[in-house]
Amino acid sequence: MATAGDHCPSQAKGTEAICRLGPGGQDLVHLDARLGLLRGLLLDPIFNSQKPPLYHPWRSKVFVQGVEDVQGMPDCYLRGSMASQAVQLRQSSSSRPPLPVINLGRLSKDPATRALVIQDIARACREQGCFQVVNHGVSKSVMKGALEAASEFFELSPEHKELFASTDIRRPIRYDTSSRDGISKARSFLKHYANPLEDWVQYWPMHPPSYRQKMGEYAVEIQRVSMQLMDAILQGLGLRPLCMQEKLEKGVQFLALNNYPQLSHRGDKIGLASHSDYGFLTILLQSSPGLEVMPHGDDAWKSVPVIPGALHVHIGDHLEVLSNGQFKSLVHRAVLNPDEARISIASIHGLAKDEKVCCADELVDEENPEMYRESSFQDFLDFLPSNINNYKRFVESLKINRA
Ligand SMILES: O=C(O)CCC(=O)C(=O)O
Ligand SMILES: [Fe+2]
Repeated sequence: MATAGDHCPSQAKGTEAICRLGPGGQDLVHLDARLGLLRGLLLDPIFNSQKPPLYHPWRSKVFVQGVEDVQGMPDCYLRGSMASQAVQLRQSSSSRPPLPVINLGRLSKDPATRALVIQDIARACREQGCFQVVNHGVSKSVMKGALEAASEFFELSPEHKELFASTDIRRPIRYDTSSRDGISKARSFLKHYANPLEDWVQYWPMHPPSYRQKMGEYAVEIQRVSMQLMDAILQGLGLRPLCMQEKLEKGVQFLALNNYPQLSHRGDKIGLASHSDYGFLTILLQSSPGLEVMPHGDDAWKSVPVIPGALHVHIGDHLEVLSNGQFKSLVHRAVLNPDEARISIASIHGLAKDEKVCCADELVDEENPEMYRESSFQDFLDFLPSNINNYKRFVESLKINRA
């Protein structure tokens, strides 16, 4: 709805745009600067684009003063380049906010900035169960290398891939094409451990020849990001910083490389059905759109956009347990892309195999009794066979029934 000015942005889907003058006659643009909103704002009015709004980070930057990275700003004031008007974008009451994008580089700034980022992460975890991170320090070439290595592996002849074929979930590396897990509909996958790299890399494919190097670089970088995120998340929960650092350093990193065919006219659109992941966190890289999430309190699937250079992060079952239900694990799925075959790399992070995860003592009291039984990754592996004909989320099996 326009209240002032005559160059209001066309409305991004599900958002309401309000134009008004900034204080003191200054042209201010107040943005609830989440990505979806930037799309609607920065291109249409400024570039007078006739095309549907697209996201161009470099273009956004041109019009933002004093803001290094627009994507990561949860809420900011920007100087507008449009004459005598300012724009405020607000969510319409009918739609949920877009998925948050967090600038992780700001974690290593001054303590006040760090505290704000921790707050943003905690809010994203509590309200949506997921967010994307930018400025995380993993280079685009490392991310591209990992996707290439995965894609070259899946392009190998069946003999090469079948060297790793197994239905035994205890194997350190496993390739499979058909659904035995209750959720795979149309995917082939390669799954293997990655942390510490020196223990696991010997099991990884020798073909393509660059696989170990490219995937190894990616895995190490993602493990580093997971440590940073867990540190922030634990602080966001009010737990002692670094309280689990050693356990997390020795923790499981499980890489799932997923390969989905292009959506065909006759086929089903689901590649991987609705589920949640077992660990604390999943960090996911996708070659093209296809990941869909069901943010908390929502009953509709939301597509996770591919933002160049960003990584998607979501909460797993064991973080729901650790937080005693303050952060809920995210239900998600993968749909087939109508334009191309798709690759995703999910890196799942948790504690070592036999290490038990329970509700943090600090988060349990009379008003908030313990809601989950303790369990380990090993317990999750033991639980999996029961899923073959009837998928059930691990976290559901851990809930303490107080009725
Ligand atoms: O392919 C995707 O985007 C989702 C993959 C996933 O959820 C998983 O591997 O657990
Ligand atoms: Fe998943």
